[in-house]
Amino acid sequence: MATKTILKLTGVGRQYGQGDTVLSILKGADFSLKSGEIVALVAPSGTGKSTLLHLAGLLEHPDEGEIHIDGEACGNLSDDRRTAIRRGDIGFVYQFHHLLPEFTALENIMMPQLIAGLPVKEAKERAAALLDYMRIGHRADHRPAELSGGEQQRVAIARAVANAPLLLLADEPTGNLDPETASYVFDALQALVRQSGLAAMIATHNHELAARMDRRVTLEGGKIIDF
Ligand SMILES: Nc1ncnc2c1ncn2[C@@H]1O[C@H](COP(=O)(O)OP(=O)(O)OP(=O)(O)O)[C@@H](O)[C@H]1O
Repeated sequence: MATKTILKLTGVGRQYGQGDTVLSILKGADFSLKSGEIVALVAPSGTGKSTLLHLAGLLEHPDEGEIHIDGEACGNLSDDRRTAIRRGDIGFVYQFHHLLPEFTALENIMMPQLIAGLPVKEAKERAAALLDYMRIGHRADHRPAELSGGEQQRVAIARAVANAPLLLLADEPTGNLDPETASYVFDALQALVRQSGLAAMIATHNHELAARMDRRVTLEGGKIIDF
């Protein structure tokens, strides 16, 4: 599979507050991530990991600089186009699974595909295949409350990649899990990323998991640096 740059940040700045209380989170930050690459984002609490993921996921606008997703400059795009990129090209996983409680695991994974306009049969087949891939096919008809924490996160990961995104952004995806389950869920996530060739950025406080990713970056002085 030929690699290409999926996420690119050029001179990105982001600050919160005004006047004397300005908090500069990112300042002239450059970064790029290729397809098939998994990068760990490891930085102390409050330094801007979530902010960076929100910017990369087009959930926030930078104050300076430009973000390209798959070669497309996103700064001046319409809200509709940004939403289309978010839905079609980007998958999100959070620390808490955010699954819809009244729907089954299978239905939760079908949902983004149905929103994207896929026929029910196709969405169902892909959801079932993803559940099997994550080794929780036997949990397809269970609601989130009936699943363990590790199973919930595996469903959330399957849902995030259901629309075959180019970029997966994960904010502490194993933060709520015990070390053994975290390791298992991370293995599943990594296998999925490898198999689909997508680019992934995973914020984590877990140095052991970070060591297993292709690259590690941190935030220092508003810049994104490899370490
Ligand atoms: N909307 C906002 N308005 C004002 N300040 C904000 C806003 N969002 C984040 N911040 C501040 O920006 C800083 C970075 O926040 P962020 O959530 O990105 O950090 P983080 O590295 O993800 O932290 P953690 O590891 O604790 O989740 C924090 O000091 C936070 O209080």
